[in-house]
Amino acid sequence: QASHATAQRTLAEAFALQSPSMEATAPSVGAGANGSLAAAARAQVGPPTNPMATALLTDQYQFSMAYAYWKAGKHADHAVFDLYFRKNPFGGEFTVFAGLEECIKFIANFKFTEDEISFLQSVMPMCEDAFFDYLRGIDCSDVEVYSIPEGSVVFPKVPLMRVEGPVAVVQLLETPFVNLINYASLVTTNAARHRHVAGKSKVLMEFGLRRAQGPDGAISASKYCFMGGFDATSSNVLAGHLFGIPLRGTHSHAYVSSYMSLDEIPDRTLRNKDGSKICKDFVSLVKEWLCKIQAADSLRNVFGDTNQSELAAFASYALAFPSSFLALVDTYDVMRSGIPNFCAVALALHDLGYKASGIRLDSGDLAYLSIETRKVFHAIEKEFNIPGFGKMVITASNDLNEETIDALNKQGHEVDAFGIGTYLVTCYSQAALGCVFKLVEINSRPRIKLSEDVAKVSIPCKKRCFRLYGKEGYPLVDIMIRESEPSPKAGERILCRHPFLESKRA
Ligand SMILES: Nc1ncnc2c1ncn2[C@@H]1O[C@H](COP(=O)(O)OP(=O)(O)OP(=O)(O)O)[C@@H](O)[C@H]1O
Ligand SMILES: O=P(O)(O)OC[C@H]1O[C@H](OP(=O)(O)OP(=O)(O)O)[C@H](O)[C@@H]1O
Ligand SMILES: O=C(O)c1cccnc1
Ligand SMILES: [Mg+2]
Repeated sequence: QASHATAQRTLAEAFALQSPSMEATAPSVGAGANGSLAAAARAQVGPPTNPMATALLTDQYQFSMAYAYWKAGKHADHAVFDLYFRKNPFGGEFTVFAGLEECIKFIANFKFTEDEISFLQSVMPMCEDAFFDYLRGIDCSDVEVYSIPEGSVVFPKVPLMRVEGPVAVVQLLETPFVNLINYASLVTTNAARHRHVAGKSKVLMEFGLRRAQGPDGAISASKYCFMGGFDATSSNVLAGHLFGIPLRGTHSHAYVSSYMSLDEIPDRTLRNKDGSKICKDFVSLVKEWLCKIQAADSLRNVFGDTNQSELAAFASYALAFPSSFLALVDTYDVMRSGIPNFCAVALALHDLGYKASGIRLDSGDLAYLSIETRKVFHAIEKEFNIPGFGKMVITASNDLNEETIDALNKQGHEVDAFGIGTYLVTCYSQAALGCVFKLVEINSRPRIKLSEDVAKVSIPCKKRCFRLYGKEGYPLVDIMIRESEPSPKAGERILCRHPFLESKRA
């Protein structure tokens, strides 16, 4: 029940970064080997987002081990695996756990087709036929998943998921589970870090589709950047369709440079916002406004001649989108051309009852240009008595990342919205999270993996995990205890030992 509830939570519900009670909830997809329960689970959670997430999406060595387990009659031994990571990414102090929903979908749909069985037979000709009959019969109805809720802030070494079941089956899940969690958690954390540095009040848009690692990287990036605190994707319409993520885009330089003159606008009529009148020549109205702002006292010396092909592009874009006009202003020259051209069009729209949305800057010194732009917007608000003009949205893009946003904050800037692509979706500053999936118990006996590198020693035993909160309500520490140990109780002192540093106790 719990698992179905978890898997069915919509993305929107999962988005809040929550402080989890880490006492394991028990999401199991179908208890007991029962085909109808597995079918019910499939129907309830739906298929994985990526149809390539099938039972063959695993390392070959998982099948080799599954065969050897089966040959030794060990395949049904009850195994417990922990999925965890060893170090917070990006040199940071936290990670946001993501990817659980896709894991639940994966196991709910886990089943080999005849075609897949034939392929496995062809690549593993040394295996007995009866093994393939065994594979034909398996699904994940005997697998239990205990997990921290998706979207939680998590820390190294504490299991994000505990996966239990027949060893041969759970072994096959190692690679797809780690695959589904690794990038999801990394990019969600990256998005959360960008949100943290930008601040709550800024609009954050993901611009990454063109730069992401293929279609799956892009779809995952859009889904998990939204989970990590972005407001919208501007770049990925399919993600909007699949997940209901808001879409908010602008336009590119191509639209601006495609225009050569104002003569290219055949239909210049625009109906007033309230429908009461029709302006027969919107382009002339724009030109009048351009003259007025060029002549205005408070703006004198700011504007000279502007690029007329850019003005044509803006005017025609406004005719297409009078209620949400937003212009990319850096194709030719931001302060000399893009800004006055934008203002002329926005003022003409204002005459007809429309409110323009704002501008996007995609090059140059974004702190300086945003501040200068804001000054112009305020000057126009004052000069022509147009309330709200000063508050027009300034969007910035161009190779932005945590460091550039931090630098902008330190310099002072007037950017309201950031569009972030490459650095966000490729997780440029750290390529992978390094999640692992380790056997911690088999047939109720604890197991360990030793290593010269103490950080790589696995922590044995089936565990339960808790996040302890102090009197003030802040989380103090995450602890792991054996499953058989009593739960910690509020108000009762408890000795916590660091798993690797003998001297560290609290
Ligand atoms: N005030 C600022 N402080 C710190 N970094 C900034 C500031 N303004 C812009 N940046 C960043 O500096 C870099 C500028 O890159 P680059 O010089 O390649 O772009 P550009 O020449 O302005 O634009 P383009 O090459 O796209 O026409 C970008 O990563 C941008 O985000
Ligand atoms: O800079 P990112 O964070 O990756 O965001 C995506 C970039 O994609 C677009 O640029 P475009 O494809 O036109 O390339 P360019 O601006 O680099 O020339 C957009 O104008 C952004 O600059
Ligand atoms: O909508 C935009 O402005 C956008 C979308 C993708 C990439 N760059 C910009
Ligand atoms: Mg660009």
